[in-house]
Amino acid sequence: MNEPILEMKNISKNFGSVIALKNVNLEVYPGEIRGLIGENGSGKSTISSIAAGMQKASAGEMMFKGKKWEPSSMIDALQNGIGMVVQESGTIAGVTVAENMFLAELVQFKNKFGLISKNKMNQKATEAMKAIGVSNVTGDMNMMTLDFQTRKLVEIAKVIMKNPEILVIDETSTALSQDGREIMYKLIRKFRDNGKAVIFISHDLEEIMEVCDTLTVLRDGTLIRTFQKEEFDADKIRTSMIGRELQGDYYRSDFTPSSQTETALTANNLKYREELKSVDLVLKKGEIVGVGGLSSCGMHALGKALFGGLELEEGEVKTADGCSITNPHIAVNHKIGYVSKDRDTESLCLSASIRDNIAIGGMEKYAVNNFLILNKKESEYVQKQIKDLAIKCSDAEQLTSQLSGGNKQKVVFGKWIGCGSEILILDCPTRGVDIGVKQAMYQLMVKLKEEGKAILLISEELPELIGMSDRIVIMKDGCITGEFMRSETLTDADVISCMI
Ligand SMILES: Nc1ncnc2c1ncn2[C@@H]1O[C@H](COP(=O)(O)OP(=O)(O)OP(=O)(O)O)[C@@H](O)[C@H]1O
Repeated sequence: MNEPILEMKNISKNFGSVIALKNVNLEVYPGEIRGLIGENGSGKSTISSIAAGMQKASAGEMMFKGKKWEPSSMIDALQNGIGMVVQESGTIAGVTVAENMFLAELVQFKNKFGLISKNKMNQKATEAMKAIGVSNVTGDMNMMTLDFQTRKLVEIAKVIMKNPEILVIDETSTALSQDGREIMYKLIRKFRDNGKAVIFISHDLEEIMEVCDTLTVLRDGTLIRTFQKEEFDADKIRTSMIGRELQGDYYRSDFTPSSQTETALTANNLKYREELKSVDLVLKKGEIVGVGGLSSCGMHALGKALFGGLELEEGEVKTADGCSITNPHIAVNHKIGYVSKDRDTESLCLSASIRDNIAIGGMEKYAVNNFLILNKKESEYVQKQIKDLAIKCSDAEQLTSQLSGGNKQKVVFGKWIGCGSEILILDCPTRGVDIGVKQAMYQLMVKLKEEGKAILLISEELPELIGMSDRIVIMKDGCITGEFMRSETLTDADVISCMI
């Protein structure tokens, strides 16, 4: 076999008392797509971000192309051959696509008078987007006007532009719709075919088995095993990830659609820019309605609109008691919970503790007359969510920013599930969550449905939509283009036909 392009030897990493990595040895070879998989908090982001210069190991050493590798920063690593697309948003809102791409390198666009040529910079950014296969984004666009997927694609283009030898992609697929994923897969394969290497992190076992040549499993900061392609076996990989066999059903085991007739929420003629064009929807109590579609189909806008988070041009969202939901405050007062796809900016306060993030949603459950907060009761409430969702943390006071991606997602889920919402709008709720917790979340959704709660499940994952929904609504270009009732014979192909 050829020489490794990257060698990580006995890498350990501690954050205070938290041990994120213990003596990990990882070798990556040229022409290899290496998958990293493991439960939330198992150390995948930590090990890859050490290779990509984002943080330093507490112990151990690295070699890159046969030389000692000690990048001083992410930029240093990128300039010298290792680039990483991070899990959450790695872009800055409020500035343009071009400024995001060239923030640390504006000097190259200075003209002889010392002024930055914005035209040149914009043009180069537009070219970088085109180079990864995105032709509808130009360098002069403001990041704030772009959706979550497109912002991710800007990040990918920014890294690819530097032509690194190793590309690290940390749990990015779940931020992308099918079309965005195809762009990413194409790029990854091109890397391999050009003799470069890719480290690909995903919780989607099917995807990772399809995309990767080799697969390394991490558990609790320890490297458990590396599987070669011919050894890939979903059950074996799962067992090695969680240290035991996964028991019970993953998705719902019944195939009977809900027969509930009592309305929970009605949306009439919703209009919002190009994203919602006269959308009507009725959500019944005790029903899980799945919403799917390609990127920019309008499904994420629909979720926001139902929570009162959009200034609609026309139309109305009403609860069963006739209240018009015109802002999130009214929504919360009417027991509507909302998990946004854009977790770090819209669903969490990263600079606050886990306790504060969870407790804020559940005051009604532990405060006397919604006013007097009893510390003991609040703690019990928070601890219950931490335990039920197996949130990996040192304690409830830990800052949310210090949690791994999937554990942040569990905090958001816990905040809305725990507080007794009657209507739940869940936009990609299992994004970045490991299979064990995903299963627990699905079971919780079924329980809530059986209790009569109404759930709108917006998802990019077709198996999740088909596996969990009583009814699936498909959107395209801001309109509803298809509706399917739960059935054992429903296939991906049926649903996809309405998306494209
Ligand atoms: N800045 C930090 N401060 C304290 N603890 C941290 C910090 N960053 C990571 N950790 C902890 O290190 C452990 C490993 O986290 P890491 O993000 O590498 O996990 P992961 O496998 O990528 O998880 P996920 O699948 O949820 O993204 C976790 O317990 C996490 O809480």
